Amino acid sequence: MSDTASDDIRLDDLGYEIAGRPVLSGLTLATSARSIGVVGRNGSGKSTLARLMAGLLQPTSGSIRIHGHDLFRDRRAALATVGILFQNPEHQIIFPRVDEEIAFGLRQQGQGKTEAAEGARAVLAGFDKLHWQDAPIAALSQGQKHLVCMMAVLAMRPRLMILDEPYAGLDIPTRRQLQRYLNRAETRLFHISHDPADLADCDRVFWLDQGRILAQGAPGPVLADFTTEMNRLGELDDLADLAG
Ligand SMILES: Nc1ncnc2c1ncn2[C@@H]1O[C@H](COP(=O)(O)OP(=O)(O)OP(=O)(O)O)[C@@H](O)[C@H]1O
Repeated sequence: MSDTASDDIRLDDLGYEIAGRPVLSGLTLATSARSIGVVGRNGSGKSTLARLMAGLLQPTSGSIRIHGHDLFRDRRAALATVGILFQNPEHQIIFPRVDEEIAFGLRQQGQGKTEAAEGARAVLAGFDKLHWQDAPIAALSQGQKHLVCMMAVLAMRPRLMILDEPYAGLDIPTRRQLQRYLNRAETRLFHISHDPADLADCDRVFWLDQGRILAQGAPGPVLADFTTEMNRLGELDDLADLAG
């Protein structure tokens, strides 16, 4: 499918304030890249941006259009357009059993009980995990819980998958397996991380710093500059200051 204006992710002078304090300011970008990375240090506004992109927060200024939709105002379009994976699967999982968790999103999209149950089984089979269907989620490892969340989101066939540091705390083989599953999925990726290694394969990378885009471009040069700057900051003591 060729890119058109409605395929884009468009942020136009996006701003977000909490209690009068700007968390994101003047973010403008338009891209049709398949995999987009956002790198930034702790507190730079990455998770806030992820929630705005998913339509979970309303911008306090400017606008966001994902595939032509304002997802905060149009929740139906949001359910059809974006999925989000959080750092902690416990914040995402609602049901005790794997198949119930995966079927839930399909029910949200309007599918009947039987159809959603069949959809959940199809996704599990596609991941070669049909034997997980009755498994209690509490008995799964952290990496396995991440995979349940990923399957639940991919079952809904989102056009854009937002990844908010989903690999933090996972070992290298688990990260690589999850990454492989995602690369296989037919969905655009918007991957947020403080770790440049997670974003090296992205088509385009944005560096977020104190709520603003500091640099953007191909991952090689942007991530190299980011790493140099993070190492320089590591030599200083900027943890000493308290905000406010
Ligand atoms: N609910 C809130 N109330 C007050 N301040 C908040 C709230 N949510 C976020 N912030 C502030 O907004 C800024 C950006 O936070 P955000 O979580 O988006 O950053 P981040 O880049 O995802 O950080 P991290 O990498 O540490 O998760 C931080 O200074 C944070 O303290």
